[in-house]
Amino acid sequence: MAHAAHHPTALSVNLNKVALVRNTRHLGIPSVTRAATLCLEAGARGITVHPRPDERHIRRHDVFELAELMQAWPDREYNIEGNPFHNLMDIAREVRARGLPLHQLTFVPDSEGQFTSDHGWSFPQDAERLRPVIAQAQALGARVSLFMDPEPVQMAAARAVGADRVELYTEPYAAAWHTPDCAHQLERYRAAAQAALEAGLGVNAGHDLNRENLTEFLRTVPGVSEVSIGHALIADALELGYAATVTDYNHRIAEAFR
Ligand SMILES: CC(=O)[C@@H](O)[C@H](O)COP(=O)(O)O
Ligand SMILES: NCC(=O)COP(=O)(O)O
Repeated sequence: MAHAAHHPTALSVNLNKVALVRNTRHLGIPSVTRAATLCLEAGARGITVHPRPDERHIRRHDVFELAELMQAWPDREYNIEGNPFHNLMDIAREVRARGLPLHQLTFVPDSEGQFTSDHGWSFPQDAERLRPVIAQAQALGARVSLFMDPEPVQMAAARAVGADRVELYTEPYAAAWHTPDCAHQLERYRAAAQAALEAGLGVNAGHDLNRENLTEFLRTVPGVSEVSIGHALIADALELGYAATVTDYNHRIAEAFR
């Protein structure tokens, strides 16, 4: 079996955009499961999908097919993202009812038709409705990560409702890359991650990370356990192929820790 790249931050490849292209014909190509296999063989530590209610890309059957595939990769992780008040928990319960692996659920407060994810949960407003569904997800055996804006003051509240991790929404950093605002944004994420770690949370990160902005982020922001990357990585794979792309992203991660 191919070995996962081992450095402090795991690379989880989000396959939404493979499914998006696949859905434009009734031919089943590009294959989502083949993309997962090639990424895992190249050293990706996990696979992420976001089965949105409108099934614009990842469809319900993709989730179960990937879960079946992940059985052959016991040292890798499967992360399913979504809004727990829409379709996510029903999908998670079905994955577990089939006895299939599910390592992490990432709760994202997206509306059903939202263009893309663009904000995190808010406390105290979301606390009471999140608490029970976090417990339900953990009872399924999944780690729960809350998609959050990089606000240090929100981290203790995320922990208080039972979350295991937060995923820092990184679009504002990505948008500031190579602008005068970049240092300020990096400091926001550094402080938010520090606050999360001090609250007893694990730290994930994602959204618009790419080959150029990844290393600096991981050099600056402490304790990032996982980055989930999809859009830019799949765009790169259209040029370089999955294996070379995953290898390159893992090199960029490793560079942050040299
Ligand atoms: C939560 C997040 O930032 C992404 O993982 C999300 O999956 C992106 O969704 P689209 O691929 O539909 O833009
Ligand atoms: N949680 C972020 C993710 O899975 C992928 O986001 P993006 O790289 O497609 O922006």
